[in-house]
Amino acid sequence: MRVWMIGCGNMASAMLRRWLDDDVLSAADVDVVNRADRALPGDVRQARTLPDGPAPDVVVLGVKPQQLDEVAAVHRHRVATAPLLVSMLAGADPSRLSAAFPGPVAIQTMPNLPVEIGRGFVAIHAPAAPATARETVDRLMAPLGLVEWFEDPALFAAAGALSGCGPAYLFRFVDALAAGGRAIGLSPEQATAIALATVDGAAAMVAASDRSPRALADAVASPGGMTRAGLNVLDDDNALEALLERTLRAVARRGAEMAAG
Ligand SMILES: NC(=O)C1=CN([C@@H]2O[C@H](COP(=O)(O)OP(=O)(O)OC[C@H]3O[C@@H](n4cnc5c(N)ncnc54)[C@H](OP(=O)(O)O)[C@@H]3O)[C@@H](O)[C@H]2O)C=CC1
Ligand SMILES: O=C(O)[C@@H]1CCC=N1
Repeated sequence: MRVWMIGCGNMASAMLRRWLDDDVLSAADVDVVNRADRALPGDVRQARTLPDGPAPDVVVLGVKPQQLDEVAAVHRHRVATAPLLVSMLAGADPSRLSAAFPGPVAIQTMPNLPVEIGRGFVAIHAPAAPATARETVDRLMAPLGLVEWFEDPALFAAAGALSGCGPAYLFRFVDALAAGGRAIGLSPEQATAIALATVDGAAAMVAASDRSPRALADAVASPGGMTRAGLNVLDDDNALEALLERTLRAVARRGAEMAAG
């Protein structure tokens, strides 16, 4: 499969790294257009313009949403003969993508950073995509982690809000847990290492368990013990749930604003 990538920053290079690691692509199959040279996985070719020659099987769009029109103005003619445009731009739905890049079948995706290690979640929305396009996209996305197609744009937006932004909240949770550890006397190094090991083990356990996260929390909390004293703080006024509900509502609101253009 040959791929052009327009914009290859944090998110697109995480995908690229996994594609190369999994051999779904080889470096020779990929051409990246970036504004300036940067360190890229597999030392793939990069330039300021798309290469000469026939269009590839897939064009991957990895610029910021606000750069869509500017990038389309420069590249739409070369991209027009490609069969597939796979975008990761938050808020850019297939009709907006097709207006910017007429020609290819437009696929809206919302990946997340853990795709880099094959443990991501990729939400996909492209209700009008024909079966052949879906097969190519599935082949490309399979090594990235869990992949789910959403026909309903509202569900796609909600899933993308949770999965696309979620890693940031988990990273911050690790930080906050470590800060709590420092507050009760651990060194910064100890606190970070222990917080990380605790989150890593707990996440792997809940993923492997047939018990719910809530039941597992109760299994940690011996009656009248230390954990319950802490849970009482997190549960006071439903504090943790309320905080994350507010967080995801803010994400969804911003997503809707971005989708409105
Ligand atoms: N980060 C994440 O976890 C997620 C991001 N996304 C989406 O991914 C997209 C990229 O986000 P992210 O990777 O975080 O951002 P980055 O800024 O890291 O990546 C954007 C890349 O596009 C390049 N670029 C900018 N303008 C042009 C241009 N005119 N021509 C070619 N390349 C250009 C940038 O170059 P330069 O560095 O020179 O500006 C940069 O390498 C966004 O649309 C975002 O919505 C989706 C899901 C998750
Ligand atoms: O913050 C953003 O807008 C992008 C989309 C999801 C994660 N990063």
